[in-house]
Amino acid sequence: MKIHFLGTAASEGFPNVFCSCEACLTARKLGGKNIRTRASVIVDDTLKFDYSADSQMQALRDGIDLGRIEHLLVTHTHYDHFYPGDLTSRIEGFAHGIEHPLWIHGNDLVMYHARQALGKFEGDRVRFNRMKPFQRIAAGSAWVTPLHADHDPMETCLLYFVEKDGKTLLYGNDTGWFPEDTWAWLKGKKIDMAILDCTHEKTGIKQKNYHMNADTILEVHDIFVKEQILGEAGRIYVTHFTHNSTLMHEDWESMFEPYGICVAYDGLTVHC
Ligand SMILES: O=c1ccn([C@@H]2O[C@H](COP(=O)(O)O)[C@@H](O)[C@H]2O)c(=O)[nH]1
Repeated sequence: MKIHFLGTAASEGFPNVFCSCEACLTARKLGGKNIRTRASVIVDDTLKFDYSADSQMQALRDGIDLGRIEHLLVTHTHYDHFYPGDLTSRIEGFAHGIEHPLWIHGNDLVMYHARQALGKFEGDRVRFNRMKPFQRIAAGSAWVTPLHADHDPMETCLLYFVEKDGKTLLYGNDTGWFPEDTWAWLKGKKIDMAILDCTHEKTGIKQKNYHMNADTILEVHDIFVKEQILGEAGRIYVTHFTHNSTLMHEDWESMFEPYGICVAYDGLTVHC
């Protein structure tokens, strides 16, 4: 699988364009990998996780044809993960040369908002599928299983386990420490690549809720290795960083390099 990171920040982006904290000032000065937009990933040019208002500029920045996306897997409806009105640009009359519908997959709240914005266009350009936790579906040549996240208690936030071309990918944000049923489901599974929520720096709390932090990541890594969920060639990529962590890209790299954990940045493409 080709994994393309479109965005790697928490909701306010990094730097936050409204903020003059030390981290935001430093990130503006350093630029490069310290400029992070809202979290999203594309797999093999055709399957995308989440769709924020940043998606358009991310596609222009990285030379991506979003018309090729066949399946959109939405984790939850927070504005930095789902902005369905922007998908109007894909509808008949707005976009030309589109030959397949975009399937929007997500929880019931995702379906509600997607249909509010795009319901009248359902058909050749857009279709909807409500995901039920732990029920696997086919998405093109991939198999996708939604898992429970621990994020917003008012919504069934989902993580996604993707099996494609003999490889497996866990898309693990937004979430804190995985809920018990997700841990139980993962037991015995093999992950080639896990993309995990590393919103916060080290705080001393390992089983952090709502969002993971650096301690949580190290704990998950430990369990993945001990339980052989992560194979020898398997890799964790951390993403979804907040400026409130105060850490720059190189700081994250120094922290995680001894564990073989990789730090994602906007525009990074890797294969698993
Ligand atoms: O009280 C606060 C204030 C700010 N945050 C920040 O929110 C984001 C994480 O949440 P998202 O799910 O990405 O919206 C992060 O940048 C925090 O620093 C907070 O969590 N609590």
